[in-house]
Amino acid sequence: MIRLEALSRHFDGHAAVEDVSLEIPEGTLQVLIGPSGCGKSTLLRLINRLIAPTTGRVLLDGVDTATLAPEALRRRIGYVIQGTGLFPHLTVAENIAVVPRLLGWPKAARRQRVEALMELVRLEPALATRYPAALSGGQQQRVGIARALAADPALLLMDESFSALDPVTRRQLQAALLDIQQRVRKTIVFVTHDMEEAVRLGDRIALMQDGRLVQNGPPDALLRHPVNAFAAAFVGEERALMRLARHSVADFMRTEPPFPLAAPAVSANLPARQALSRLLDGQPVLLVTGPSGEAVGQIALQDFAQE
Ligand SMILES: Nc1ncnc2c1ncn2[C@@H]1O[C@H](COP(=O)(O)OP(=O)(O)OP(=O)(O)O)[C@@H](O)[C@H]1O
Repeated sequence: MIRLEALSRHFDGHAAVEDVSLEIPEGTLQVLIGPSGCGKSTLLRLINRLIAPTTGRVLLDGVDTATLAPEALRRRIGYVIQGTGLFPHLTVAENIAVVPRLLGWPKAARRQRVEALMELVRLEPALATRYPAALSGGQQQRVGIARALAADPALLLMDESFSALDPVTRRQLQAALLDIQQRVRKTIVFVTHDMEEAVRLGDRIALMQDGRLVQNGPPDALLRHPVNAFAAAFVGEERALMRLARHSVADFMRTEPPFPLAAPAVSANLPARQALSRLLDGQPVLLVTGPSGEAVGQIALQDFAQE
Protein backbone atom coordinates (compact mmCIF):
# COMPACT_ATOMS: atom_id res chain seq x y z
CA MET A 1 0.00 0.00 0.00
CA ILE A 2 1.23 3.48 -0.81
CA ARG A 3 0.25 6.67 0.90
CA LEU A 4 1.03 10.22 -0.14
CA GLU A 5 0.74 12.63 2.77
CA ALA A 6 0.27 16.35 2.03
CA LEU A 7 2.91 16.15 -0.67
CA SER A 8 4.19 19.40 -2.22
CA ARG A 9 7.06 20.22 -4.53
CA HIS A 10 7.94 23.78 -5.47
CA PHE A 11 10.34 24.88 -8.20
CA ASP A 12 11.56 28.47 -7.86
CA GLY A 13 8.55 29.39 -5.77
CA HIS A 14 6.13 27.80 -8.26
CA ALA A 15 4.11 24.81 -7.00
CA ALA A 16 4.38 21.86 -9.43
CA VAL A 17 2.60 19.66 -6.86
CA GLU A 18 0.63 21.20 -4.00
CA ASP A 19 -0.73 19.43 -0.92
CA VAL A 20 -1.58 16.09 -2.55
CA SER A 21 -2.80 13.35 -0.21
CA LEU A 22 -3.69 10.04 -1.77
CA GLU A 23 -3.94 6.45 -0.61
CA ILE A 24 -3.43 3.67 -3.14
CA PRO A 25 -4.44 0.22 -1.88
CA GLU A 26 -2.32 -2.84 -2.69
CA GLY A 27 -2.97 -4.29 -6.14
CA THR A 28 -4.81 -1.21 -7.43
CA LEU A 29 -4.21 0.33 -10.84
CA GLN A 30 -4.33 4.04 -10.02
CA VAL A 31 -4.42 6.45 -12.97
CA LEU A 32 -3.17 10.03 -12.65
CA ILE A 33 -4.72 12.28 -15.28
CA GLY A 34 -4.87 15.98 -16.03
CA PRO A 35 -3.86 18.61 -18.55
CA SER A 36 -0.24 19.18 -19.57
CA GLY A 37 1.78 20.76 -16.77
CA CYS A 38 -0.64 19.84 -13.96
CA GLY A 39 2.09 17.97 -12.08
CA LYS A 40 1.51 14.30 -12.97
CA SER A 41 5.12 13.48 -13.84
CA THR A 42 6.43 15.45 -10.86
CA LEU A 43 4.15 13.41 -8.61
CA LEU A 44 5.56 10.15 -10.05
CA ARG A 45 9.12 11.40 -9.56
CA LEU A 46 8.28 12.28 -5.96
CA ILE A 47 6.99 8.76 -5.41
CA ASN A 48 10.26 7.14 -6.51
CA ARG A 49 12.39 9.96 -5.06
CA LEU A 50 13.97 11.02 -8.30
CA ILE A 51 13.15 14.36 -6.67
CA ALA A 52 12.58 15.15 -3.00
CA PRO A 53 9.38 16.77 -1.75
CA THR A 54 9.40 20.35 -0.50
CA THR A 55 6.99 19.19 2.20
CA GLY A 56 5.05 16.00 2.89
CA ARG A 57 5.88 12.29 2.85
CA VAL A 58 5.54 9.15 0.75
CA LEU A 59 4.88 5.98 2.72
CA LEU A 60 5.43 2.58 1.14
CA ASP A 61 3.84 -0.12 3.29
CA GLY A 62 4.01 2.32 6.17
CA VAL A 63 7.70 3.16 5.67
CA ASP A 64 8.73 6.71 4.75
CA THR A 65 10.62 6.37 1.45
CA ALA A 66 13.01 9.11 2.60
CA THR A 67 14.45 6.57 5.02
CA LEU A 68 15.05 3.86 2.39
CA ALA A 69 18.43 3.37 0.73
CA PRO A 70 18.45 3.99 -3.05
CA GLU A 71 19.02 0.28 -3.66
CA ALA A 72 15.97 -0.70 -1.61
CA LEU A 73 13.88 1.83 -3.51
CA ARG A 74 15.07 0.49 -6.84
CA ARG A 75 14.04 -2.98 -5.81
CA ARG A 76 10.63 -1.96 -4.57
CA ILE A 77 9.62 0.50 -7.28
CA GLY A 78 9.69 -0.26 -11.01
CA TYR A 79 9.59 2.71 -13.38
CA VAL A 80 8.52 2.70 -17.03
CA ILE A 81 9.56 6.13 -18.29
CA GLN A 82 8.16 8.23 -21.14
CA GLY A 83 9.33 6.78 -24.44
CA THR A 84 10.94 3.47 -23.54
CA GLY A 85 14.33 4.53 -22.24
CA LEU A 86 15.81 1.20 -23.38
CA PHE A 87 19.58 1.09 -23.69
CA PRO A 88 20.22 0.87 -27.46
CA HIS A 89 23.57 -0.91 -27.10
CA LEU A 90 22.14 -3.68 -24.87
CA THR A 91 20.11 -6.65 -26.10
CA VAL A 92 16.53 -7.24 -24.98
CA ALA A 93 17.71 -9.75 -22.37
CA GLU A 94 20.42 -7.39 -21.10
CA ASN A 95 17.94 -4.51 -20.91
CA ILE A 96 15.51 -6.58 -18.85
CA ALA A 97 18.33 -7.73 -16.56
CA VAL A 98 19.68 -4.24 -15.80
CA VAL A 99 18.30 -3.98 -12.26
CA PRO A 100 19.03 -7.63 -11.26
CA ARG A 101 22.61 -7.04 -12.46
CA LEU A 102 22.87 -3.85 -10.38
CA LEU A 103 21.55 -5.81 -7.42
CA GLY A 104 24.25 -8.43 -7.94
CA TRP A 105 22.10 -11.41 -8.89
CA PRO A 106 24.09 -14.41 -10.19
CA LYS A 107 23.98 -15.04 -13.92
CA ALA A 108 21.75 -18.13 -13.81
CA ALA A 109 19.14 -16.31 -11.70
CA ARG A 110 19.19 -13.35 -14.12
CA ARG A 111 18.68 -15.64 -17.10
CA GLN A 112 15.76 -17.41 -15.45
CA ARG A 113 14.15 -14.12 -14.53
CA VAL A 114 14.50 -12.77 -18.07
CA GLU A 115 12.84 -15.89 -19.49
CA ALA A 116 9.95 -15.67 -17.04
CA LEU A 117 9.43 -11.97 -17.73
CA MET A 118 9.50 -12.37 -21.50
CA GLU A 119 6.80 -14.99 -21.12
CA LEU A 120 4.82 -12.66 -18.83
CA VAL A 121 4.82 -9.77 -21.32
CA ARG A 122 4.34 -12.20 -24.24
CA LEU A 123 7.60 -11.61 -26.09
CA GLU A 124 8.96 -14.45 -28.23
CA PRO A 125 12.08 -15.99 -26.62
CA ALA A 126 13.93 -15.49 -29.92
CA LEU A 127 13.82 -11.72 -29.36
CA ALA A 128 16.12 -12.00 -26.33
CA THR A 129 19.27 -11.45 -28.37
CA ARG A 130 17.92 -8.61 -30.51
CA TYR A 131 18.70 -4.93 -29.97
CA PRO A 132 15.87 -2.44 -29.27
CA ALA A 133 16.16 -0.81 -32.70
CA ALA A 134 15.12 -4.13 -34.29
CA LEU A 135 11.82 -4.19 -32.36
CA SER A 136 8.46 -2.57 -33.07
CA GLY A 137 7.25 0.22 -30.79
CA GLY A 138 4.85 -2.15 -29.04
CA GLN A 139 7.57 -4.75 -28.47
CA GLN A 140 9.85 -2.06 -27.05
CA GLN A 141 7.15 -1.09 -24.57
CA ARG A 142 6.79 -4.72 -23.51
CA VAL A 143 10.55 -4.85 -22.88
CA GLY A 144 10.22 -1.63 -20.84
CA ILE A 145 7.51 -3.21 -18.70
CA ALA A 146 9.51 -6.43 -18.26
CA ARG A 147 12.56 -4.41 -17.23
CA ALA A 148 10.56 -2.44 -14.68
CA LEU A 149 9.22 -5.69 -13.19
CA ALA A 150 12.61 -7.41 -13.11
CA ALA A 151 13.26 -7.20 -9.37
CA ASP A 152 9.61 -8.00 -8.63
CA PRO A 153 8.81 -4.57 -7.18
CA ALA A 154 5.63 -4.02 -5.19
CA LEU A 155 4.96 -0.78 -7.04
CA LEU A 156 5.11 -0.04 -10.75
CA LEU A 157 5.16 3.55 -12.04
CA MET A 158 4.27 4.18 -15.68
CA ASP A 159 4.58 7.64 -17.22
CA GLU A 160 2.65 8.13 -20.48
CA SER A 161 4.00 4.74 -21.45
CA PHE A 162 1.76 4.17 -24.47
CA SER A 163 1.37 7.73 -25.77
CA ALA A 164 3.79 7.44 -28.65
CA LEU A 165 2.16 4.30 -30.08
CA ASP A 166 -0.33 4.16 -32.95
CA PRO A 167 -3.95 3.60 -31.80
CA VAL A 168 -4.07 -0.12 -32.63
CA THR A 169 -0.76 -0.93 -30.88
CA ARG A 170 -1.81 1.28 -28.00
CA ARG A 171 -4.97 -0.72 -27.45
CA GLN A 172 -2.98 -3.96 -27.63
CA LEU A 173 -0.59 -2.70 -24.98
CA GLN A 174 -3.47 -1.58 -22.77
CA ALA A 175 -4.93 -5.09 -23.03
CA ALA A 176 -1.46 -6.56 -22.35
CA LEU A 177 -1.09 -4.43 -19.23
CA LEU A 178 -4.49 -5.55 -17.91
CA ASP A 179 -3.51 -9.16 -18.64
CA ILE A 180 -0.17 -8.75 -16.83
CA GLN A 181 -1.95 -7.04 -13.94
CA GLN A 182 -4.36 -9.98 -13.64
CA ARG A 183 -1.43 -12.34 -13.30
CA VAL A 184 0.95 -10.41 -11.03
CA ARG A 185 -1.33 -7.93 -9.17
CA LYS A 186 1.05 -5.06 -8.63
CA THR A 187 0.15 -1.66 -7.32
CA ILE A 188 0.45 0.48 -10.45
CA VAL A 189 0.45 4.26 -10.81
CA PHE A 190 -0.18 5.08 -14.46
CA VAL A 191 0.10 8.64 -15.81
CA THR A 192 -1.85 9.59 -18.92
CA HIS A 193 -3.63 12.60 -20.35
CA ASP A 194 -6.00 10.39 -22.33
CA MET A 195 -9.40 9.92 -20.72
CA GLU A 196 -10.31 6.84 -22.71
CA GLU A 197 -7.08 5.14 -21.67
CA ALA A 198 -7.74 6.15 -18.05
CA VAL A 199 -11.23 4.63 -18.14
CA ARG A 200 -10.03 1.40 -19.75
CA LEU A 201 -7.18 0.84 -17.33
CA GLY A 202 -7.95 2.52 -14.06
CA ASP A 203 -9.44 0.94 -10.96
CA ARG A 204 -9.32 4.51 -9.74
CA ILE A 205 -8.64 7.76 -11.52
CA ALA A 206 -7.11 10.82 -9.83
CA LEU A 207 -7.69 14.07 -11.71
CA MET A 208 -5.15 16.86 -11.18
CA GLN A 209 -5.19 20.57 -11.96
CA ASP A 210 -2.39 23.07 -11.28
CA GLY A 211 -0.56 20.66 -8.98
CA ARG A 212 -3.62 19.85 -6.88
CA LEU A 213 -5.78 16.76 -6.69
CA VAL A 214 -9.29 17.65 -7.88
CA GLN A 215 -11.03 14.29 -7.60
CA ASN A 216 -10.13 10.64 -7.04
CA GLY A 217 -12.36 7.63 -7.40
CA PRO A 218 -13.55 4.79 -9.64
CA PRO A 219 -13.94 5.74 -13.34
CA ASP A 220 -17.71 5.62 -13.18
CA ALA A 221 -17.82 8.14 -10.32
CA LEU A 222 -15.65 10.59 -12.24
CA LEU A 223 -17.71 10.14 -15.39
CA ARG A 224 -21.09 10.41 -13.70
CA HIS A 225 -20.38 12.83 -10.88
CA PRO A 226 -17.56 15.23 -11.71
CA VAL A 227 -17.04 17.36 -8.58
CA ASN A 228 -16.73 20.74 -10.30
CA ALA A 229 -16.83 22.53 -13.65
CA PHE A 230 -13.18 21.74 -14.40
CA ALA A 231 -13.72 18.00 -13.86
CA ALA A 232 -16.87 18.07 -15.98
CA ALA A 233 -15.06 19.87 -18.80
CA PHE A 234 -12.07 17.53 -18.59
CA VAL A 235 -14.21 14.44 -18.70
CA GLY A 236 -15.86 16.05 -21.68
CA GLU A 237 -18.74 15.38 -23.95
CA GLU A 238 -17.66 11.89 -24.84
CA ARG A 239 -18.65 10.94 -21.32
CA ALA A 240 -21.37 8.45 -22.18
CA LEU A 241 -19.24 6.84 -24.87
CA MET A 242 -16.26 6.51 -22.60
CA ARG A 243 -18.29 4.82 -19.94
CA LEU A 244 -18.92 2.15 -22.54
CA ALA A 245 -15.20 1.41 -22.76
CA ARG A 246 -15.52 -0.67 -19.60
CA HIS A 247 -18.76 -2.42 -20.43
CA SER A 248 -19.67 -5.31 -22.67
CA VAL A 249 -22.86 -5.99 -24.62
CA ALA A 250 -24.03 -8.25 -21.77
CA ASP A 251 -24.29 -5.18 -19.50
CA PHE A 252 -26.87 -3.53 -21.75
CA MET A 253 -28.77 -6.31 -23.55
CA ARG A 254 -32.38 -7.28 -22.90
CA THR A 255 -32.76 -10.97 -22.12
CA GLU A 256 -36.50 -11.49 -22.46
CA PRO A 257 -37.47 -13.61 -25.47
CA PRO A 258 -38.51 -13.61 -28.22
CA PHE A 259 -35.13 -12.92 -29.81
CA PRO A 260 -34.68 -11.33 -33.26
CA LEU A 261 -33.10 -14.47 -34.76
CA ALA A 262 -32.79 -12.95 -38.22
CA ALA A 263 -30.77 -9.93 -37.03
CA PRO A 264 -26.96 -9.84 -37.26
CA ALA A 265 -25.39 -11.53 -34.22
CA VAL A 266 -22.85 -10.13 -31.77
CA SER A 267 -21.20 -11.89 -28.85
CA ALA A 268 -22.30 -10.94 -25.34
CA ASN A 269 -18.60 -10.33 -24.59
CA LEU A 270 -18.18 -7.73 -27.33
CA PRO A 271 -17.24 -4.27 -25.99
CA ALA A 272 -20.49 -2.29 -25.75
CA ARG A 273 -18.94 0.48 -27.77
CA GLN A 274 -18.58 -1.72 -30.85
CA ALA A 275 -22.21 -2.80 -30.70
CA LEU A 276 -23.23 0.83 -30.31
CA SER A 277 -21.30 1.86 -33.38
CA ARG A 278 -23.07 -0.82 -35.46
CA LEU A 279 -26.42 0.40 -34.20
CA LEU A 280 -25.49 4.01 -34.96
CA ASP A 281 -24.59 2.87 -38.50
CA GLY A 282 -28.27 2.08 -38.99
CA GLN A 283 -28.68 -1.49 -37.81
CA PRO A 284 -31.98 -1.37 -35.85
CA VAL A 285 -31.32 -4.35 -33.57
CA LEU A 286 -28.63 -6.99 -32.94
CA LEU A 287 -29.03 -10.57 -31.74
CA VAL A 288 -26.76 -11.32 -28.77
CA THR A 289 -25.20 -14.77 -28.59
CA GLY A 290 -23.51 -16.74 -25.83
CA PRO A 291 -20.32 -18.86 -25.84
CA SER A 292 -21.72 -21.62 -28.07
CA GLY A 293 -23.53 -19.30 -30.41
CA GLU A 294 -26.91 -19.67 -28.69
CA ALA A 295 -29.25 -16.66 -28.58
CA VAL A 296 -29.17 -15.00 -25.15
CA GLY A 297 -30.57 -11.52 -25.78
CA GLN A 298 -30.96 -8.54 -28.04
CA ILE A 299 -29.69 -5.02 -28.08
CA ALA A 300 -30.95 -1.81 -29.70
CA LEU A 301 -30.15 1.90 -29.34
CA GLN A 302 -32.75 2.49 -26.64
CA ASP A 303 -31.01 -0.08 -24.39
CA PHE A 304 -28.04 2.28 -24.14
CA ALA A 305 -30.25 5.24 -23.33
CA GLN A 306 -31.38 3.59 -20.11
CA GLU A 307 -27.88 3.39 -18.64
N1 LIG B 1 12.79 20.34 -12.76
C1 LIG B 1 11.88 21.33 -12.88
N2 LIG B 1 12.26 22.62 -12.73
C2 LIG B 1 11.36 23.63 -12.84
N3 LIG B 1 10.04 23.45 -13.09
C3 LIG B 1 9.61 22.19 -13.24
C4 LIG B 1 10.50 21.06 -13.14
N4 LIG B 1 9.78 19.93 -13.33
C5 LIG B 1 8.50 20.32 -13.55
N5 LIG B 1 8.39 21.68 -13.49
C6 LIG B 1 7.16 22.46 -13.66
O1 LIG B 1 6.17 21.88 -12.84
C7 LIG B 1 4.90 21.87 -13.47
C8 LIG B 1 4.36 20.46 -13.55
O2 LIG B 1 5.14 19.70 -14.49
P1 LIG B 1 4.91 18.15 -14.77
O3 LIG B 1 5.91 17.74 -15.79
O4 LIG B 1 4.86 17.43 -13.50
O5 LIG B 1 3.46 18.16 -15.41
P2 LIG B 1 2.71 17.02 -16.23
O6 LIG B 1 1.31 17.06 -15.75
O7 LIG B 1 3.44 15.75 -16.11
O8 LIG B 1 2.81 17.56 -17.70
P3 LIG B 1 2.87 16.75 -19.10
O9 LIG B 1 1.56 16.05 -19.25
O10 LIG B 1 3.04 17.85 -20.11
O11 LIG B 1 4.06 15.84 -19.03
C9 LIG B 1 5.10 22.53 -14.81
O12 LIG B 1 4.76 23.89 -14.69
C10 LIG B 1 6.58 22.35 -15.06
O13 LIG B 1 7.07 23.38 -15.88
